[in-house]
Amino acid sequence: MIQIDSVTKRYPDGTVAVDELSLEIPDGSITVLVGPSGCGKTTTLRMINRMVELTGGRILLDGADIHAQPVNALRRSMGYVIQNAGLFQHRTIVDNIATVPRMLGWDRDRARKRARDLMDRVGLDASLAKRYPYQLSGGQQQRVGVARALAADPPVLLMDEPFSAVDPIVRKVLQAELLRIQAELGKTIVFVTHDIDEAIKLGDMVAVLRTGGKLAQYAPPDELLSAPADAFVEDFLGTDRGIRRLSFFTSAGLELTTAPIIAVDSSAAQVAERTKASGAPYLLLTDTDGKPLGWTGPAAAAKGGAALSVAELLPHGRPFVFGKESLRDALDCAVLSPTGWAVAVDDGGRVVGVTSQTTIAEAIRGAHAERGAAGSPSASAKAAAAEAAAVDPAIAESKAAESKAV
Ligand SMILES: Nc1ncnc2c1ncn2[C@@H]1O[C@H](COP(=O)(O)OP(=O)(O)OP(=O)(O)O)[C@@H](O)[C@H]1O
Repeated sequence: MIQIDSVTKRYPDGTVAVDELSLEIPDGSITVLVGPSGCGKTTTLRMINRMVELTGGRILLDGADIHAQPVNALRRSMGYVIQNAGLFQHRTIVDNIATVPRMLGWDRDRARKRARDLMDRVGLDASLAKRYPYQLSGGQQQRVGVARALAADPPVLLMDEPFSAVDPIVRKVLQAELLRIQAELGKTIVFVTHDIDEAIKLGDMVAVLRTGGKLAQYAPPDELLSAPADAFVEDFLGTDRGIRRLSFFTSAGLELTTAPIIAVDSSAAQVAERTKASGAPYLLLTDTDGKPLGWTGPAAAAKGGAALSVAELLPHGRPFVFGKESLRDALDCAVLSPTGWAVAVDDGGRVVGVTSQTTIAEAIRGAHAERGAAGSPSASAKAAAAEAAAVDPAIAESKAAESKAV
């Protein structure tokens, strides 16, 4: 556990970047520091690995003051990932990742093998190993940054806006990858972002800071959305708070019906019988494998449902994976469906049932009640070099070589 205990940072010019901040960062989870620009997120993160020295309070790592060990040893126990990855431009990808193991005295082959294993783990194709950073996309470079930070298997990972410089689609992919890697590795991750959606998606715990480096709220995302501590947090969370909170409610308990579902090879009699028995406005047609094709729509309904024409089907929209995706996903599917009904599928994409907006609304009410009511619970090149240098002597060396080359 990392304990931040009444920590203050007053810079020499008098700026109080962090003011009496106390946080307990649990092991094996992702804690996100979020807040408006200048609220002290980066300063807080850098005080943990002593790139910035605190001026008041103390930080404990597993009960011991971070000043109790040499700063280099402390930093080796903490991977550090920054925006734009901060890679060594003159080193290949595999050697970028192998940097820290090499510094720890591993021989080249072992360090490179570790680097290649990590490339696989962060989703980088082995064919990229011999390339240089400039030959990679921004998203790939960020993956290298994560792999490099993981190379010496540190228990702690500090991540400062690691995905801010990539486009929204790549960013989503990288977020999902981080969650996947974290599920495998269980690191203690402290993640800085100014994006509240990213905080809610990634954080097991979220610390919202306000300008002046004061803690506004520290809570799991679900609680943050359901019970913001004050108007500042509420405002920072933005609109759609209620809808966004539904992401934390599973669809597993949602009532489904199979009555309106019919396979494409059904007889006219079966279709007529289903049309009568079903509570839905139309029938959902599936292929012979049980995958959705579309809703029969008004034309078929007018003919008593006896005519099944695939060409006339209404789109079924995006189905949701029953029990895996949330009530928010289910509601989204229903709202986007031309029939107002959402289609639930299993992992293989086969239909397991359909459900109406009304049923989803009932499930939402039930979920709220269960939880105790609805209301409860770029920096310049110089600065980048200085930052990199502070992390690790190898980075200092590489950056110095680069500036000479320039
Ligand atoms: N070396 C420094 N000297 C003086 N003031 C500083 C220094 N570094 C940061 N600050 C100030 O400390 C405050 C907090 O800065 P910090 O970079 O920690 O904020 P942040 O929340 O990470 O911001 P952003 O989201 O914009 O990166 C700001 O007012 C900033 O101007």
